[in-house]
Amino acid sequence: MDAEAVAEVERLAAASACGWAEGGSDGVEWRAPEPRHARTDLATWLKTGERPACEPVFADRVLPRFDALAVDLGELMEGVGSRLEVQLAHFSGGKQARYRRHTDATADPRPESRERKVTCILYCNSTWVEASEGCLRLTRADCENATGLKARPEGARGTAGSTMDIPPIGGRLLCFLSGAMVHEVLPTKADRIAVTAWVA
Ligand SMILES: O=C(O)CCC(=O)C(=O)O
Ligand SMILES: [Fe+2]
Repeated sequence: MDAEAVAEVERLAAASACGWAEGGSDGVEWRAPEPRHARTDLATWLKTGERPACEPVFADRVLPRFDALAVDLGELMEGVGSRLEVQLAHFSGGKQARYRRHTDATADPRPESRERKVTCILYCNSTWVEASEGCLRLTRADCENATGLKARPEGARGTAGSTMDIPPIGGRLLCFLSGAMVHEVLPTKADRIAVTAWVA
């Protein structure tokens, strides 16, 4: 995604979510997802024709690319690509928002399962620096337990339980298997914006 589009998403999301948190409403249906002890972000669905998905940056640039990505994933992976949910999330730096360890789906490797299969996250933080914090921490789960598939032999890429921190740099797209990857958003010192698509 080009820098201009990323900055526009960031600008719209920050203005709308901060306004909502202060009691205002611009027609965007923000929600504070539960449970709050586990996650402290604000989120809104990006649904075609509704606010804020009807803004040109989402309608013309971001959402068509996620649609195309879902089609590509469907061609690459059996049983993937029939359903797409897209969310805009805002983690407040002032409150050091976070999202504790979780997976996005119950592991079910069967192609016919209705579970979310792939998580695709587009980060929209154009001024992210190390001091902003709020990395996404990935934990390499025990693949055999998490997916029902046979685990790759240890050694090649670290061992089960080892972690990797991904900075939420503007324009970065991250994809992982929704049911297999344990992840958490570490407390953020700067406002942190992401568009997340779950492909089922
Ligand atoms: O924004 C991120 O880096 C991840 C958010 C997340 O884990 C989720 O919404 O399920
Ligand atoms: Fe997640």
